[in-house]
Amino acid sequence: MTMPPTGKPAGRTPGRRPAGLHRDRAPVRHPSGPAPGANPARAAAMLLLQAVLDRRQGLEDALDALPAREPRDRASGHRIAAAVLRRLGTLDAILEPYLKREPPSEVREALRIGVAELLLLGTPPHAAVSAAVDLVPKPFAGLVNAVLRRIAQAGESALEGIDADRIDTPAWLWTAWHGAYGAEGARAIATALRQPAPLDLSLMPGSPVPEGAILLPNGSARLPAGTRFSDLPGQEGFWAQDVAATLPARLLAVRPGERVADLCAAPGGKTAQLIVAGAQVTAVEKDARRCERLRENLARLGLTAEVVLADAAGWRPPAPLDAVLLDAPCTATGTIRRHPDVARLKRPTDLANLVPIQARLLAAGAAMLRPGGRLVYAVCSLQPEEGEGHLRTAAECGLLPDPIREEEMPWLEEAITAGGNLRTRPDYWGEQGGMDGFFAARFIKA
Ligand SMILES: C[S@@+](CC[C@H](N)C(=O)[O-])C[C@H]1O[C@@H](n2cnc3c(N)ncnc32)[C@H](O)[C@@H]1O
Repeated sequence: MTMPPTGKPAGRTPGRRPAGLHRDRAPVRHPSGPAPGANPARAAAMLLLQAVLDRRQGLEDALDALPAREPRDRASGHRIAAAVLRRLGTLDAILEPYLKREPPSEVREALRIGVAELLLLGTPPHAAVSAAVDLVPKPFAGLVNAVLRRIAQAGESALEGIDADRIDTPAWLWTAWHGAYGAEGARAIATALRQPAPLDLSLMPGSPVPEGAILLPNGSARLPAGTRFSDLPGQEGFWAQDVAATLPARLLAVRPGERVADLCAAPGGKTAQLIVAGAQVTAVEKDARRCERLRENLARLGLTAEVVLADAAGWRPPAPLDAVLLDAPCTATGTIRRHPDVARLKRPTDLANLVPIQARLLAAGAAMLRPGGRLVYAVCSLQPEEGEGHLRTAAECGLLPDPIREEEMPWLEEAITAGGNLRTRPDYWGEQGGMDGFFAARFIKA
């Protein structure tokens, strides 16, 4: 099995291997998933981890594909898998001294789950160890039991000396963030990404703030991390949208009656904002399944837009538009708090493949505008190639910069760059629970 990158070099030097805990023998044949009779939540966590790390499937897709089980077990399995993905480097560094050879996938995942439960999730040691043992086939039960008991004995001291910022961040992202945000910035981002994200809601006009939520300066309602959208009553009154994700549509400042295209629109958070602001919106989305979700979301909120299933790079409106919002497909590295699988799945080749797609979409967006029309380009990425890197492309498409002014967002001045673009980071508003990393730039068509 190929292990995902752990960022080992800058982490802790592996300690001495404790005697007697490994067996130097070839792995036996065994079933590849959780053992029959395993605890259903832990079994779900293992299946999710195998889907992401072995088959490179997205965590949300893997969750959709899980065999039927109680919603509580699914949620708990998701929470455990997300914790493992967030702290994969740390968990592997703790396990490394105990493993002489690479164990089979399900044993590796059972060990990771066990250590996460012991050291990160506060599960009582006895329950964490026995649940992990139950996940593996009999021949591996002794190994898992012995390793986890040792780690349980060490307790939190097992985490000492581990540079979690570094070791839980894939090496290519660490290097890129150092280059873009400096050593301190890269560390602040990595620290913020280890925290699960709160649930932010954008409210329909006149809708009450849901119980237990705090109101953020931009008007979003924030509920604590771990809150499930599906559990909330009154869903016709709000939609889930990170506070940073609300900013690009806000920057477009559409006026009632303006004709606006929302390119790359599903699941529709920004479409909803534009409609609520009074624009006549055409939402363009190329994925049929996501397009359906967008329609469902708008219907739930009682909002209307023209929804077009098309590749936005080729689609053109019947007449030039007043404004375009382009929320381009990207590596999504700004959303790792919410989607910890992104850190394990995305690679530099994805970045290289996405940059030309973003440039094509930007040129298409520019071509849709009337002279004097506005365009906001946005990505939920922390990689400068996907953000600042496109300013030149924009100029080549006849788009003039329309710098963002601090008074437009006096409550988030730190996110407005010297050049008048928006750059949010997961460590901003850290004390209130942070935000996704976004880049946005605003232009006027010449
Ligand atoms: C970052 S998400 C958009 C989020 C959305 N704007 C919102 O606020 O809810 C990117 C979306 O772009 C869609 N997409 C990617 N390439 C596209 C293209 N060439 N044309 C249209 N949609 C595209 C993807 O299917 C995905 O739904």
